[in-house]
Amino acid sequence: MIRRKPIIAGNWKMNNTMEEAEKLVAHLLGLIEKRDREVVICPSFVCLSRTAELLKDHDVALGAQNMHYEDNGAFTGEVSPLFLKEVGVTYVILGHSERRHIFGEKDDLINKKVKATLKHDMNPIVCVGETLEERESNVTFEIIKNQVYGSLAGLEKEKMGKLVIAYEPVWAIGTGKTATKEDANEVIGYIRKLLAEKFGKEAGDKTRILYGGSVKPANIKELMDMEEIDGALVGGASLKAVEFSEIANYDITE
Ligand SMILES: O=C[C@H](O)COP(=O)(O)O
Repeated sequence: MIRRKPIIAGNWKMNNTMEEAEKLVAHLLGLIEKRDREVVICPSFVCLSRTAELLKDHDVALGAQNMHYEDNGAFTGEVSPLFLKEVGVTYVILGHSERRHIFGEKDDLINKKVKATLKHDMNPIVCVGETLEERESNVTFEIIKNQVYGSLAGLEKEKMGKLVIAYEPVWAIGTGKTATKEDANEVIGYIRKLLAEKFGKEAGDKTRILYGGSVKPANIKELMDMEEIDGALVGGASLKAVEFSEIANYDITE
């Protein structure tokens, strides 16, 4: 079995004022125990700078929830990779289903953002996942293939080491419905196969692929015990220090 360093990432989405963020981070830092995995928190853009100060000297990485692909220019309301680098961001969530479905982001746009993230030496967390309608129509694998190949088109093999993928079935996000561990493992295994076909065996073997969708302290361990699953992208449960720390501190089965 190939061991990849697990990642537990918390996506706060559009939650937490500065004051709430400060309290949450302070509480969380006192609870995180394990050092054999990466823990990432992704606050709003507004809270990044303050969160970076609080995380200084702690083993928790800072992530952003989106990014523009240009360094600067007339892009009102957008955030440049340079701004993120400057405050210490090392992970950037891209193509989250809420960006795809609420804000209309398509794979070609996500692809530009992925390339910009890598150009600036940050780790993209590229999200893919099917809707309930797509799953029920038995087109999950086709959808995943299009999203993976579309959002990763033209990536240089040498940069694949920084890539992280998150498989998030849209129907499992914020609904309390988790994909079964077997289903999640199967789709993630399929993503690994796609990576190997396109970018070589090493990319398939080494890329960390996370599961996201109603991850909780009660289901993290069974998900992490699956061979293909390398971590979790956590939404709702990342807003509570105790819950998120219990997820981040899950026990690894040797
Ligand atoms: O980015 C996180 C995912 O959308 C999962 O959210 P959730 O844990 O609230 O289902």
